[in-house]
Amino acid sequence: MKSFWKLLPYLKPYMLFAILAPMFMCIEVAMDLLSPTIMQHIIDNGIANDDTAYVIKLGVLMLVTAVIGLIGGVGCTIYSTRAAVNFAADIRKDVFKMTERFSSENMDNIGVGKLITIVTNDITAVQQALMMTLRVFVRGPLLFIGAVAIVWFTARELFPVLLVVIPILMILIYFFSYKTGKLFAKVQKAMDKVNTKLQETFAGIRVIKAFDRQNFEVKAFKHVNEELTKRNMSAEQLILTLMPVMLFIVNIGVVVGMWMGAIKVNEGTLQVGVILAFINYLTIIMNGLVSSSHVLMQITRSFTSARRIQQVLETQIDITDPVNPLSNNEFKGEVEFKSVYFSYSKNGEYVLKDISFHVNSGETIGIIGPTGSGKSTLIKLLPRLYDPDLGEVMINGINIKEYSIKNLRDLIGFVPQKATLFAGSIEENIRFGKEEATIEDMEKAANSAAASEFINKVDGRFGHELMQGATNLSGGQKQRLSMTRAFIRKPKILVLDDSTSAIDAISEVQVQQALTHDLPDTTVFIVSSKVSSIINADRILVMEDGMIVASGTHDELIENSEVYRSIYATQSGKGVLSYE
Ligand SMILES: Nc1ncnc2c1ncn2[C@@H]1O[C@H](COP(=O)(O)OP(=O)(O)OP(=O)(O)O)[C@@H](O)[C@H]1O
Repeated sequence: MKSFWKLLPYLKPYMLFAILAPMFMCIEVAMDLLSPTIMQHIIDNGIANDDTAYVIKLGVLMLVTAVIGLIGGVGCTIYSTRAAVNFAADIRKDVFKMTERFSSENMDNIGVGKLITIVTNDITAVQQALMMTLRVFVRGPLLFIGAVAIVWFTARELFPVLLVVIPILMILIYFFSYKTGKLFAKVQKAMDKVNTKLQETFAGIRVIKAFDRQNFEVKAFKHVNEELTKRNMSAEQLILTLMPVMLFIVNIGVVVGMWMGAIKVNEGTLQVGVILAFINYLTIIMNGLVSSSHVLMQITRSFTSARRIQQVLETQIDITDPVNPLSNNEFKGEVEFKSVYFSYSKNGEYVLKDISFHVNSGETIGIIGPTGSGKSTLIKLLPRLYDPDLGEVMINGINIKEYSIKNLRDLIGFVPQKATLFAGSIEENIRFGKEEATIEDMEKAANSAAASEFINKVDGRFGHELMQGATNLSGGQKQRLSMTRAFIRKPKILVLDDSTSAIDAISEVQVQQALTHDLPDTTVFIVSSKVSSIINADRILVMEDGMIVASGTHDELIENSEVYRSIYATQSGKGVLSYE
């Protein structure tokens, strides 16, 4: 509930709409409440006395009431929709903005599937709750209070019926609202699982096909979908059972009311029109309570959604700018790791242990080691995708936490293991690295990344459109473009995370030569599982089990490192080399 209140400031810009909507609704309610009384007068004073002129006069009045009620209803719909839809759009915008600020750890913690459910389902649930609150929450209680008051003043003889029926209806509503609130929390969780599965399947559709795992995936999806269906079914069934149960209670009330009324009519203390009006008001009371209960249920349901939205909006961003960031424009690429420890789960095993090394500006460092040894994790600490648990990462002798994140990341060209490109032209993708790049800059960077050849071949060259996920490029072309995007920044530090795995040996040499020639002052980190990619590095760090177990040039490592020797031997097809 607190989470829902916390979202209400988003309504502030649309306050006028939020005030006008219930005001229009009041007009509709007043007209609805007037109708049965007018009808009662038509029956008891007009029809009973054969007074046609009176009947026509009140008939016209009823018509006017209906038209005014209609205006009230339409006005309320227009303004409540405007308020709720804009309210939701602003929340969606902020949730999206927040996710853009998320650190990798924040993202890992919440999960993409849940985020998608939040942006789609949860925000819509909150929007619905607000819309219903503005429309029905006013209508329900007003109809209820108005009808009870009118029965008190005009049909007091039948009032005891209300004293029994209303508490029973209220208990029912409370019970159903409580139960559905719990069930809808389970629906949201099941929805997260469906979204996570969908997202994973769509992203990996090619792998699924290549391994002929469609049937397996269909079964896995069926499982999560069935769970969602089951949960939805229980929740919806419970909501829909409420109405017939309440109608049953009201009908008993109507029968008792008619029976009591008939006795009073026989005694001559009550007119027939009053009984008819009472039945109408009883239905109005029930409708008022049912609509209020629906809003209550929607609101209860939206509390879970609001909590999840708040979870995103209030996420503690764990990688933030320092209070007084250093403004250093004279960056060089000197890097030092000082006794760095890091673990993904904060109380789990360290993935990096006691990492210490120093790199001079302009040096090329190769990082090699068995799979899972922590190579990618190590270089992810440089642009602060993650922060170390212990120790320090320094650039130019200063802890990188003291630079503004923008300043720091502007320094670094990062080519990730998996080339991530966006739908749009090749040019737009390269400009991602440097907004103000000229065509000459792009041509030069593409040349260095051995991407010119394929760019010159495709339709429209730099204007060539990439599909979502760049599925119309080969793996090697994606990697070349991803490198072009990093090279164009002329970064002080360049990180290549296994980014030449899909590139042929000749092109790889071409890229390495271009790096030396075009970016002579840049410090380059090359993470690779291939010795050929790092063999010419000034220094190679050999990693095993999260630690640097050796470092040196290729020749030194062949001499001194058992691990490096065995990697080299496996790749040169000579088995385990012995240098003794
Ligand atoms: N986001 C993550 N959350 C939790 N654990 C992770 C995450 N990323 C990596 N790991 C774990 O950290 C360890 C080191 O992973 P890392 O990707 O750094 O290895 P690597 O040496 O680059 O491997 P590879 O050569 O296969 O790319 C592995 O055990 C891996 O399972």
